[in-house]
Amino acid sequence: MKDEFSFISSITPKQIHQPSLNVGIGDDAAIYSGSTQYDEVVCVDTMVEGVHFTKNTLSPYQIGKKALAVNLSDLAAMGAIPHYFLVSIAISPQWTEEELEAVYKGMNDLANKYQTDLIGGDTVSTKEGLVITVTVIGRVEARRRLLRSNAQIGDTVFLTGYVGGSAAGLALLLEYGRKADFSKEEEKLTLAHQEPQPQIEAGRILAQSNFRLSLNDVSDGVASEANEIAEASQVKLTIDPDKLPYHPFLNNGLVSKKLDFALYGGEDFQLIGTVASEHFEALKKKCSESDILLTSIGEVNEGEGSVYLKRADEQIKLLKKGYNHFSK
Ligand SMILES: Nc1ncnc2c1ncn2[C@@H]1O[C@H](COP(=O)(O)OP(=O)(O)OP(=O)(O)O)[C@@H](O)[C@H]1O
Ligand SMILES: Cc1ncc(C[n+]2csc(CCOP(=O)(O)O)c2C)c(N)n1
Ligand SMILES: [Mg+2]
Ligand SMILES: [Mg+2]
Ligand SMILES: [Mg+2]
Repeated sequence: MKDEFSFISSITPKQIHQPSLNVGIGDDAAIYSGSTQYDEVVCVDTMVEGVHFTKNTLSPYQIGKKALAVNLSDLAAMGAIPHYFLVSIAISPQWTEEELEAVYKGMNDLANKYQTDLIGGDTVSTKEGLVITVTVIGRVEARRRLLRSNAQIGDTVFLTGYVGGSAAGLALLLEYGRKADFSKEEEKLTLAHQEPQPQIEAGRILAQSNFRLSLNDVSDGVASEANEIAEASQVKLTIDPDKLPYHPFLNNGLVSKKLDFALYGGEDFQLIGTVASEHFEALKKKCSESDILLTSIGEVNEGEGSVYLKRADEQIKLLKKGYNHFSK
């Protein structure tokens, strides 16, 4: 890295998508205009080398793409439309300018897909590793909130897309490395881990449905995210393991682990939520019109913030045990 200022000018976008932006990169802070018809939505997530990725699990391009994707996923879980993002990056000497260019290319490709503009950030040095923190800003129709605390007794619990693929892909990447000669099926799993698709479109369909919905994105695993909804809503969620939409390529040696991958693996970045049972089919139909799979995986019952897995003759309490940074 030559110097911080030429780095900043090299990553400054040449084109801006959002007309509400008044001041982008180049001053002390960015300025954009809000709107009275919308609520502003903002969140931040960090990815750390050695914790969220290694040079062996993600390419530089995928690191950038995923750092933005995981944040867009949180906006999706609020039903929001993304508009802007800011990037704080701590760079160590092990990272070349070429690799950092690829990191920003990954972010930009995803940002362009959603017409989302890079409007600021920070660049610092660190002794070891790469740390990327992305802040995203979006908006959702005023008072249209898809909160974790919105679940009610009688609701159906649902998931978008497939789960378990990312954890299976990570297991393959940790064992063989990203340059290994994977089969086509294994590649689908490694890609589920490396390039998760934020469910922005699904979030928008849910937000525009006008149904009362609770919603959360699957970063730490279905068990953990279901527990967050149960706790926030003070209800009991019962999940049927036979209904979980497993990633279609969880075959062969991975079959025995698929429940563990789905419940505790995390990083699928699908949406888990609840809606009144009588509205589930309408919601599923709306999603399928946009090729989005919505699967009923359980129900909401009376209880105090817990999740149970339904077995033939018993119910097993599902602990909030997905990925946890401070307990191994
Ligand atoms: N260090 C912190 N300071 C202030 N608020 C925080 C901090 N860490 C998390 N939060 C807040 O706690 C809540 C839960 O954060 P959390 O990071 O668990 O959610 P998430 O982004 O959906 O999950 P994940 O980080 O696994 O993707 C959010 O409102 C978040 O803004
Ligand atoms: C090299 C490597 N080892 C382990 C993992 C697994 N992992 C790390 S963070 C996380 C949960 C989401 O993080 P957060 O809660 O910070 O959003 C998971 C499942 C990985 N991705 N890469
Ligand atoms: Mg977070
Ligand atoms: Mg989240
Ligand atoms: Mg998150």
